[in-house]
Amino acid sequence: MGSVFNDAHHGDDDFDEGLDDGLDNDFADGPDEAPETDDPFVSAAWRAEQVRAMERPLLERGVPLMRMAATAAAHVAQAMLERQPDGPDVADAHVLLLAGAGDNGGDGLFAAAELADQGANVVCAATGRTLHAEGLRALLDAGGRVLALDPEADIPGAAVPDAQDGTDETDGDPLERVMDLYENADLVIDAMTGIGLKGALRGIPAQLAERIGADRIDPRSPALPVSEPAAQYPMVLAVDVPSGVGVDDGTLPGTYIPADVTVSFGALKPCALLPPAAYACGQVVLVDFGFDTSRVPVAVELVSAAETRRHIRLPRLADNKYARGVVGLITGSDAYPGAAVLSASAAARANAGMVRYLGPERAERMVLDRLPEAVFGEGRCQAWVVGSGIPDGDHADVDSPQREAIRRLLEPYAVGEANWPEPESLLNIGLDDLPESFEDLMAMLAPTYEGGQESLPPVVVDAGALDLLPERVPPQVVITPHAGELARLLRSRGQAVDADDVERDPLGCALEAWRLTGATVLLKGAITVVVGSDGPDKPRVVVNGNAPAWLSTAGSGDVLAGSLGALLAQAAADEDRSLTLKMADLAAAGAFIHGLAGQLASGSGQAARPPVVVYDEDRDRLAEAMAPTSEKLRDATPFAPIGKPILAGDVIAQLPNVYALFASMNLSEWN
Ligand SMILES: NC(=O)C1=CN([C@@H]2O[C@H](COP(=O)(O)OP(=O)(O)OC[C@H]3O[C@@H](n4cnc5c(N)ncnc54)[C@H](O)[C@@H]3O)[C@@H](O)[C@H]2O)[C@@H](O)CC1
Ligand SMILES: Nc1ncnc2c1ncn2[C@@H]1O[C@H](COP(=O)(O)OP(=O)(O)O)[C@@H](O)[C@H]1O
Ligand SMILES: [K+]
Repeated sequence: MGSVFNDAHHGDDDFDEGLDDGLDNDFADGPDEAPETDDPFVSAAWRAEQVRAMERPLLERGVPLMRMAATAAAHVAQAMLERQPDGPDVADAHVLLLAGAGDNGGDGLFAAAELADQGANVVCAATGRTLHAEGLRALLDAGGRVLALDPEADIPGAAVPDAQDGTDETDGDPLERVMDLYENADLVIDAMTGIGLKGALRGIPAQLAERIGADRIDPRSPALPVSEPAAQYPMVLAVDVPSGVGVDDGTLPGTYIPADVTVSFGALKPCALLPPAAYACGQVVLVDFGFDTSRVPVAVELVSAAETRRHIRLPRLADNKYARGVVGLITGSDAYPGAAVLSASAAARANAGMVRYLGPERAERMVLDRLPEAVFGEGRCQAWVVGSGIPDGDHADVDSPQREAIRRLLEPYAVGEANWPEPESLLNIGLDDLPESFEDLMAMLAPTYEGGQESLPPVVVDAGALDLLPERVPPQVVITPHAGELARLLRSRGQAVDADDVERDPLGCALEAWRLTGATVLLKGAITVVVGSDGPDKPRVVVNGNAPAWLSTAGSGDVLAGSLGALLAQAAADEDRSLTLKMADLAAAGAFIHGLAGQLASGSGQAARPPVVVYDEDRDRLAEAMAPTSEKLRDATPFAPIGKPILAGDVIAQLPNVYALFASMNLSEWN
């Protein structure tokens, strides 16, 4: 099975095959119609305290979770060694275990004991004053050695740094000894801290992470598909979570050890899905303990193919172009007319019935040249896209008619403001040099507003329109900032944040923007974070991670805005559906479609959050599931696994293929 995108659902084989077909541009044969499981297990994450609550009933029933976790970790370690073309057999492998005093260390000790039982040379560096007693005994019995790093440690059977008994491990500075072991190891098992981490790493774990972690991070290294054989030893296997990452919020509060593979127990934690911590997790292998997740609200969700498909509207027998959804765009400007072409073309190719464009004459002409189907006149729109390619208030000399039109368009969305405009007032924009099309715009807005605020169509507020957002808006307003734009928006609401702060804590900042504005927030990045409303004062957090790094190219954001507008128009075209509580999922589905188009365009198997692998007790199946992307895609595309550079227009060209893939899946389920 070769998945080219981040569909995390196990049991989606048919769909994956459909996508492989997509790389060959062969949509002739739809996949077999098999019922699709829509199991949230691999696409949902729960916070540490929620995981503990789900573990409790199993532990009370005496289920040996730690032993199950350790066996899984040992199997994953073996698979990592085996996939190295010239790697050592387990029996010849040098394994360095970094073990903390908690149960995370316990998992690591039992796992390392299983490897030592098979002959591996295992040294455990104990970072705390104690070790899990039974785990320690198991490792010592299996022939592993233990080096205590803390001078105050009380660990029976361990070499202690100040003992001066002449054993190799105790000569010199213990941290240097660990670094020597590190440099000669084939595999490091990081079991210093798991879900019990409090704040940033301190003490010996912090020092170790600083030495080892710093050595392993190179932001200049290319974005490769997952699990290609490691260029250099040692590989790192993180137990449950990489030590040092913010388990619940996805931040990197201090030093940490990035992993090649993270073996995660029972359920994903938010750090596996949220940037920037998710980048430190590498390939994630999830071990199913059979938790009852049904009564525990999901903290963070990864948008899936199955979820995205739910928001797509297939043409119906009695459709006309209006019924399929009309997208209105106020995008592009004299300064950036190309953004008009990109956003309008993306909307037109993403399953909308029609596109209405409003902008300066030059941009209008360019849109018409490239998109003769676009219309410029009066009429109703089921969704709007505003701001892409329009200079913001700091960069526009005078408020342009376009900005004025956007301001007027957004005015009725202002929550709790007394100045709910009379429809007629919308017609009086008060600018002498207003192009004809803007008068048309005002005329076409008027009928939309008759049903009150709830009936307002969804609107994507992008780029230069972000500073025109009313103070508070309803959830059908989606804002699509990148980190710099979100920082600016938050600053305008009195928060002292810059772009770096947003990149350090994307979830926290997106939540703050959601709280302050009420808008559905889509924060763009390699992993895109969406926060929307899940009921009064209740956020819903959904992320997308299928985008290949090739997608960061000029105009890519304009394509996202346009195609998201088309998705919203499709959803809004079904008038019986209220979109308020669906906006986070819709926005994330828009990001998924954009990312998948980027994958098809670039032919890349790389993704910011690669698919989660479900642990399989069967060793062969586990090895197959963990196999390098290049192997999985070998026959799918000549470009795999890395892909090729793309332009925004290439992404647009793939949007119809993305829709074709969704449309061809499990046809019986469309009824
Ligand atoms: N509870 C369970 O039933 C299961 C737990 N499992 C494992 O147990 C782990 C949780 O175990 P624990 O609750 O013992 O917690 P951890 O082992 O994750 O963390 C506690 C240890 O980390 C140290 N620590 C905490 N904050 C630190 C900081 N800021 N700087 C340096 N050291 C710090 C503590 O001193 C302690 O030694 C999970 O992540 C998982 O690996 C698994 O065995 C599966 C079953
Ligand atoms: N490293 C990356 N990997 C994958 N996708 C990315 C990466 N960086 C940015 N993106 C995506 O590319 C798009 C860039 O949008 P934006 O910043 O608005 O660019 P532009 O203004 O040039 O259109 C967003 O959809 C974002 O999620
Ligand atoms: K760990």
